[in-house]
Amino acid sequence: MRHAHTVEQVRAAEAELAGQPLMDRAVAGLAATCARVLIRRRGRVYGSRVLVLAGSGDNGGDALFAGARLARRGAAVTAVLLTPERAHPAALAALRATGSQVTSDQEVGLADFSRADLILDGIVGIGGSGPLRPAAEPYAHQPRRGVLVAVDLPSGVDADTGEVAGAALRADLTVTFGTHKPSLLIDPGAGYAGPVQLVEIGLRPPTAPVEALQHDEVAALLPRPAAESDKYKRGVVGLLAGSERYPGAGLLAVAGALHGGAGAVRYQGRAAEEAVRRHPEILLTAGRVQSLVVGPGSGEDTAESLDDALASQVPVLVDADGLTELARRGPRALAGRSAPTLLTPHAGEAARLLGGDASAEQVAAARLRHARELAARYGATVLLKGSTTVVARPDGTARVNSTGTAWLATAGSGDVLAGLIGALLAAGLPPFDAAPVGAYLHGLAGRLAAGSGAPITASDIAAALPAVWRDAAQGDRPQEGRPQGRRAGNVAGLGD
Ligand SMILES: NC(=O)C1=CN([C@@H]2O[C@H](COP(=O)(O)OP(=O)(O)OC[C@H]3O[C@@H](n4cnc5c(N)ncnc54)[C@H](O)[C@@H]3O)[C@@H](O)[C@H]2O)[C@@H](O)CC1
Ligand SMILES: [K+]
Repeated sequence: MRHAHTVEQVRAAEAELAGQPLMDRAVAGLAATCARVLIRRRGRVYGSRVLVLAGSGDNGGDALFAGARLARRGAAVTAVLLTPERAHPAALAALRATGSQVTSDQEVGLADFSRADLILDGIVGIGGSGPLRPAAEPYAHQPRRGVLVAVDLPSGVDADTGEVAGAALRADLTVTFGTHKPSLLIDPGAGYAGPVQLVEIGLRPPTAPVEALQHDEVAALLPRPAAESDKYKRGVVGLLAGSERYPGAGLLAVAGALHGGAGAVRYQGRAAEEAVRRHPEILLTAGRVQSLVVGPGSGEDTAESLDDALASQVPVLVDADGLTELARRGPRALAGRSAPTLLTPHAGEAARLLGGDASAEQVAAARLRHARELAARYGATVLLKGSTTVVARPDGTARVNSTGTAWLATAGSGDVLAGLIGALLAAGLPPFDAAPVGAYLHGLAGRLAAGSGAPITASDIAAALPAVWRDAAQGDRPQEGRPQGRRAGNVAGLGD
């Protein structure tokens, strides 16, 4: 599990360890990583050109101290001070003691930015607020050929949310201290971080408000049939999906559910004839179900299907047309539910559910905030789809998934996901497990289907599910180059 803590939690955990050399530990890890990067790229640290961008706080201090360590190994280090009168005094003295160049001339800094082998972004860390200050902003747009290592997090990214208010520095690698920050796991911020390396400094933060399941946790959660299993023990999922206008959505939801480990799929949409022709194993009769999926391609049947689903005593997943209808009815429509409800909107549907309080673009730019807001308003678990999938509970706890690939953005992809998660719900997983496990498998299936990069169809995603399920069920740690998260292996050799 990757745990991500808020700035407030990090500060409190740091306060508990007052007097311990936290900064030394952070700097040692940071400098060791930078040295490894230089050795990989240039064969040695000695003679490498290193640029330190140092802001006014401890983040700048970390970068300056790390620069001093690299200078002592023979690197040619230049430090550019963004706020010269407030640079970390001890760290600046340590760097000066190595004879390294220190300047506050941003023209020099920008020129060095383009030339350096390695750049340390120590402009601002967890003490940041708002967009980058004017002195720092040009670095976000400056071309470079070297590796940019973000210290703790990329400057310009909001630590707690991953929101990017203006420009931000795009890192090849982030070295973060003590714990992950939510912004390192959630886009758009995560997209600026590159692979993330965690340096342990002894912090003991409380329960994480944001976490990301990894291979082992997914393996532990995957339902497995036992010797005495029958279809009801494994779980029967009911699909209220597919209409005369949109029969394909129903078929894709069936495909997702069948590959999601359901004991049986009970199909109750208008594409029954075609569905049973393609998937002879499905049931068309009415009968007992342990979860319901309502909405994919429901078309003209949506209102009635949603009524039926919400009146049931089983977990219900509402997707697509079901969400549009739910947005029309508002949160009160879920008030009488005794069993869990899971909503799976994309940004546009989320905007609709929020009743016009945010646009789709605003939802996508502030994914965690809006997923939490929706979960709280509707009293339901919410899976917000997109470049990072965020699953939020009404109490604000969240799980994020980044196994996905942009190739997943294809028609019908969400229908497969709905069926898949519906099957996991039928197997008895609570929504807060079923949703991230489904997103994890779906993302990996998209990657597997796309291979080294090719357009895929939703049917390809469904077809790839058994292979990724097999792989995930083994629960081994992903090898280097195998996707554990979208970020892993982005830059060859930088992620370890
Ligand atoms: N809290 C901890 O447990 C530890 C923190 N460490 C380091 O300390 C950092 C936090 O240090 P600080 O609290 O001094 O805060 P920062 O160094 O993150 O930033 C504070 C300064 O940045 C400026 N600033 C704020 N927003 C800005 C923006 N948008 N653009 C440009 N400048 C901006 C402010 O003037 C402020 O003085 C961490 O990110 C980490 O690098 C580590 O040394 C290890 C331990
Ligand atoms: K930084």
